[in-house]
Amino acid sequence: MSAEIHYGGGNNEPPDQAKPLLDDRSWRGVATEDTDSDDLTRTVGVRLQARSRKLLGMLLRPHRKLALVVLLVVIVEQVAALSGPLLIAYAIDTAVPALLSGNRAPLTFALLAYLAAGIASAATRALFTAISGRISQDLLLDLRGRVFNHSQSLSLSFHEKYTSGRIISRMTSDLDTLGELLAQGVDNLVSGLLSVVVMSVALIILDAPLGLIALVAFVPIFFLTRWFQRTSLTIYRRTRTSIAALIVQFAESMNGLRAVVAFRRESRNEKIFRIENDAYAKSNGDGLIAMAVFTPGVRLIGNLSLAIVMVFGAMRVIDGATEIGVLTAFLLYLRRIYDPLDELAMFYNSFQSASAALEKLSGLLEEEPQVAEPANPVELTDPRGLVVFEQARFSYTSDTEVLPVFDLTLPAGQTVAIVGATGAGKSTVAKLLARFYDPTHGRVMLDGIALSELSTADLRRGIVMVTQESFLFSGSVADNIALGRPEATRAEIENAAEHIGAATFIRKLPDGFDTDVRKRGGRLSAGQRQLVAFARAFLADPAVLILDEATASLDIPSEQAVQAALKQVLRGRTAVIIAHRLSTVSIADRVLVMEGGAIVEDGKPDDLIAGSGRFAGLHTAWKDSLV
Ligand SMILES: Nc1ncnc2c1ncn2[C@@H]1O[C@H](COP(=O)(O)OP(=O)(O)OP(=O)(O)O)[C@@H](O)[C@H]1O
Repeated sequence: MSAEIHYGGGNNEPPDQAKPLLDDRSWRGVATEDTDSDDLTRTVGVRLQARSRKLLGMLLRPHRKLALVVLLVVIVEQVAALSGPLLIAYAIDTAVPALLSGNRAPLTFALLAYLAAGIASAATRALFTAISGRISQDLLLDLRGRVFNHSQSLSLSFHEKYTSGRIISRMTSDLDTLGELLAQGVDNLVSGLLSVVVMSVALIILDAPLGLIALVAFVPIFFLTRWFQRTSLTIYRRTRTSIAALIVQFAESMNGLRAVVAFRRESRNEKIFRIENDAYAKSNGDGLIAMAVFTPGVRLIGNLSLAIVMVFGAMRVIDGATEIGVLTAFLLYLRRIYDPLDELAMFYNSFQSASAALEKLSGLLEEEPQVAEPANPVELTDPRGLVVFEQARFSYTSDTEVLPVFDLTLPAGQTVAIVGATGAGKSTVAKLLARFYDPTHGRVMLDGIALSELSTADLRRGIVMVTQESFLFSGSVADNIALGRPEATRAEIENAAEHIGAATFIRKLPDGFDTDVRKRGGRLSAGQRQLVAFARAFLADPAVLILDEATASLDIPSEQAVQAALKQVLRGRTAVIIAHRLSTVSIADRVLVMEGGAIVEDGKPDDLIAGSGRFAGLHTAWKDSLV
């Protein structure tokens, strides 16, 4: 889905003179998300809106036919509803006088027609609600799926900056806002607009001069709407940004709850949350104030026009220019015009709010993965595990290079431990090898093929990384092991656990392999989680395994169990271990000592220990610490 949205650049409009547009990157994707609406150039504002419309159009496209049916249903409904006053005018001016002269037929016709119109109006309303509800739910379902899939496909570097809180805000609050527009707003728009148009025509037909007087009211309404449009979009953009900031703050506090409790950060978090909460409440309040001016304003203009029409209408009846039945119908219509005007105001309000949400959603969907799957991948069916870093360079941000020219060859089957001070670049090497990131220059290759040329499936089959956190997904222990190879049989899953030495503790859990890891009793210790992660990697059976060893020290029995499991999982494959514990190094064929993004020592563990280099120093210090 990643490449589905390519919004055209549309470089026709000249950029603003005051704030020149630097290039596409200055507004594309999520770049303007935190920019205050007042700081957006007009050109950028227009482009953001065009992008939102494009997304909405794309979402609506599959529902075109049903949308046409809805339109037709609404037209029938409106005609049925609006025929009421006309029939009353007919009854007063024609049918009642006819009845007085003994002819019942016109009144019977008027009554039956009124009844038929009432039934048609109710039936079409029911149809409208059902169909439009269906369209809006399908559309939201589609959009929710797109946002989820697209967010998953985006690179880690994007998520590190964007944070999960913002994605949650897009998925919940922004989608809800759009949902409100679709549920209520479209109904308000279609019926409101049609009523206003049909009634305006009816007013002109009934009495043209009076109709024109009534329609003059639309001029001030137009200006009021323009004001509301400008003000509310700015406010709603701010609302979207502040709700995202609020959710980010909330998600961060909850994710880091242990650290919050450990460091007594509650009051500081409370303060930050209060500031975000106040900002959100303020922008919501501003939105309400704008609505409080707009909606009653429209109503007031409508009421004033009704009073004026009543005066002129009465004068015309006195002059004999119009009939009392026509004036009654006229006033009935005019009174009814307020409701649709109100509806239009409501629509406009939710439209503006949803536009701001759509701007953010379309921005997220416009982001492209930086680590993308190649269009024509090179096939690698049976990887052996030869790893080569060729002149690889890498930096997370533009200012500092973490790996300045990195060359490394790991023959297939070798177990390599990388050691070095914190920040030396060990995890960065591991992440490049797992293709969490692409090097900025040079290549990282598996069996002579650059990782960027492999399909995701081949890459994940060839190289697996076990990260520090040993994350468990909700589900059973067996499900969590099966993640390594989803098509694995139950016997294979249990066999993997057996090999790793995890089966004994798993069988002791309340439901054995079927124990839910998120439920009470199924909670695993750090060491147990690591064993499950190893079983997962063993089942995946990759040619290259990367282990970012957990820094948390395990208790001695766990440590021994983990070390034994480690030996099992490493057998017969290329392995790269980011070793935080020197005890791990003993099982390696080769040790790399890193410093400042470069390898400063490279050799067999025993040779390095026997020497007088950095590793020998580290090893002596470690040995001494054990005594
Ligand atoms: N996501 C990131 N964004 C920006 N800079 C980063 C990021 N991750 C790491 N760095 C920087 O890159 C450098 C190398 O980090 P790396 O995580 O590779 O070190 P390490 O040797 O694995 O350290 P440790 O033993 O503490 O895990 C550090 O200076 C760090 O500040």
